[in-house]
Amino acid sequence: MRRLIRSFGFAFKGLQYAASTQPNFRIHLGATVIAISLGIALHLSTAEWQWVALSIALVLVTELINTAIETLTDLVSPTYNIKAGHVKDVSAGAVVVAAVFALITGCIVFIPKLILLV
Ligand SMILES: Nc1ncnc2c1ncn2[C@@H]1O[C@H](COP(=O)(O)OP(=O)(O)OP(=O)(O)O)[C@@H](O)[C@H]1O
Repeated sequence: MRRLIRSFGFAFKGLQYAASTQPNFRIHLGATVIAISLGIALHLSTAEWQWVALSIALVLVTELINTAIETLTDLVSPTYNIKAGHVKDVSAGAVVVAAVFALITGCIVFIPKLILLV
């Protein structure tokens, strides 16, 4: 049990590191708060919440993995190396794919409900 709590502590340190060093991660956290608030206000169904939750998790997870990959790349290749550049670019590409998925999901779930309001 103590080991489990210690592991959660390390994971929380990782989240804190990402939040304090990565402006993009903070933007995604802000978007998460907005999406959840909007979801509550618009009374999303269970299925709609599942899509929104999946989108949020996908974006935050890819952003965290991207941060880890960037940090590791800087560690193993502090000087210019074309492959280090590719590693960072591909990793950033994963975040873009997740963000586009989240944007499309957000449009599908929220726009019809917002239109009904006006
Ligand atoms: N060591 C390196 N060798 C070659 N190209 C690099 C290297 N480090 C960075 N690059 C190139 O510069 C780009 C930006 O790198 P950087 O480390 O600033 O990442 P970033 O996406 O700006 O990170 P952050 O999300 O922290 O702002 C990379 O995507 C890559 O194309």
